[in-house]
Amino acid sequence: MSAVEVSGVTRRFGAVVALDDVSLEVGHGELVGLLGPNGAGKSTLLSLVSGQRRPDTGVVRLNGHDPRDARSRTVLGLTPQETGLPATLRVREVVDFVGGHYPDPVPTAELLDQFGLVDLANRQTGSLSGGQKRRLAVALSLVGRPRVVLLDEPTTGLDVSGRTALWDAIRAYHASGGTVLLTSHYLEEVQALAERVVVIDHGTVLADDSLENILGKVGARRVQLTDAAGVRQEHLVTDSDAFVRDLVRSGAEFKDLEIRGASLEEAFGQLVDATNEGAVR
Ligand SMILES: Nc1ncnc2c1ncn2[C@@H]1O[C@H](COP(=O)(O)OP(=O)(O)OP(=O)(O)O)[C@@H](O)[C@H]1O
Repeated sequence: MSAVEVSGVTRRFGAVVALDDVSLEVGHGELVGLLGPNGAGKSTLLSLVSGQRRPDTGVVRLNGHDPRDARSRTVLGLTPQETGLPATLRVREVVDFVGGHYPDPVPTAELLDQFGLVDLANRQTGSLSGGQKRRLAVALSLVGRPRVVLLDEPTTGLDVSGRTALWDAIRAYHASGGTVLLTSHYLEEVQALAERVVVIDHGTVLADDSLENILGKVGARRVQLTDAAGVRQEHLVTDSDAFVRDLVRSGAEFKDLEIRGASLEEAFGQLVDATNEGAVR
């Protein structure tokens, strides 16, 4: 039994197909990065796994149970993209309050320390900066010692040190056996944390592979040439030497050959937009 199972799931909002026949399994103790551009369907997927929404078709399971059933969610921690914190409560009070809902919460002092919030313990949450609120929101997802945590863009709005501290806390949770499914726009973030990467766009899973293999794809080279018809072509390939050898062997006419390393953004964009089958190989 997997920690998260999504099988043949489709979810529409009116005419928009947010998820289109998506299947995904996350094993216990895995740390999986869900990577995709705005509107790809990442948050929708998390909302199904956390039982906030129901799929139109397909099946979603959390530790083998329907996440719509509240009992199955006692093992779940969640940081949505936006968290409303009670503005007049102090940081310590919010952690105490949320922890009070769980049988064995992480002691408040320990959690605040882990997230670099000790100096802010007596501050009303309404006075926190955006980045400080974000850190508190992620801390709250872990207070109940969940077995599975869903983090929707956990480090958006954080500065470099805040981001690093949060990554450390997520790694520590994972090292203790926790399962993490996190979304991000940032290749860098997924690279820093995840063992496995699921690339999603337009509600469809484009790639689901180890970080190593995904990085192999984004380590692509860009090859440009003008073909016999005078059309400028562009290919992203992992082995430009082999590509050129094949090209020459094929006898196809070409000119103005150019090869250069693709940036991560370019290569990832290509993976996401890949209308051109086999463009990344
Ligand atoms: N409640 C809703 N009503 C109508 N459309 C929605 C709703 N929620 C999501 N959508 C649409 O579904 C698609 C997927 O949205 P979703 O929020 O899952 O994407 P995302 O990958 O999380 O994007 P982002 O990175 O911008 O947060 C988008 O086209 C979005 O506009």
